[in-house]
Amino acid sequence: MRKRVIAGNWKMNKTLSEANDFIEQAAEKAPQSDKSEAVVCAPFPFLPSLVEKTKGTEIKIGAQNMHFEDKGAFTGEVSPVMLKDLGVSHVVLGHSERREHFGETDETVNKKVHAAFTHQLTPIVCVGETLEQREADETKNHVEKQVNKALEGLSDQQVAQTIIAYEPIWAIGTGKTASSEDANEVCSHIRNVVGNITSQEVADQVVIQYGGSVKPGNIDELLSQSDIDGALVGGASVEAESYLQLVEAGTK
Ligand SMILES: O=C(CO)COP(=O)(O)O
Repeated sequence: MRKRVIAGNWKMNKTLSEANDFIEQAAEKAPQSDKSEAVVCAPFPFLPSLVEKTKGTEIKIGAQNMHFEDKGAFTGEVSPVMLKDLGVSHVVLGHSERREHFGETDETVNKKVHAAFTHQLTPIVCVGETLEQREADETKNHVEKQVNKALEGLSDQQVAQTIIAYEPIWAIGTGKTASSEDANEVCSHIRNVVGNITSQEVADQVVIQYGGSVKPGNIDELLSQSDIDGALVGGASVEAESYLQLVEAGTK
């Protein structure tokens, strides 16, 4: 039985005091569950405080990116060693916004996934198609290529521990959600792709999230699908009340 993972991605939002207020509320109220895990992926400056405030609670803290090298002359970058040392558990890799605005490629995503495992961080690898690709019926091919490249060279055990987030780019921040059936069809394809590079047993263990305009009003429907094991949520994860509703949905 796969555990669900409900992860908030705050993107570039909040001040430190807002982040602290959120986490105090969320950590106090987050339900204990064997079925689901709750993660908050926050901007780098907030991570030490958020990790400290969530110790012994149900919430885990993730970063939104990292470099693949341990250290060195990479001005402005943050390494996996630094994240691990802070007590961060998850890291979002290859988000479409990083691919679009910051030159992230399938190759750098693959290097970062390897680096995450070297430092015992759980990668949340984002894949997804543009509207043009969807309209040209290229969704499955595109996502398949992204998944194959991201997972290249990993052991079966590492693949089994990777979280894959299917985020159609046209559904991010637009209020347009993929229908739960369409989202499930792609998530199921991703599971088959993982099965082809590893085994059915490994594919059955991989957590596959959907992301793109997920809200308290549509998460139940999405989670009811066979191959959707959680959500990666932007806008609706920024306020504690809404985030807690999403986390609660994961436990049902
Ligand atoms: O990009 C996303 C999460 O990583 C999705 O963002 P929204 O939930 O705001 O559409």
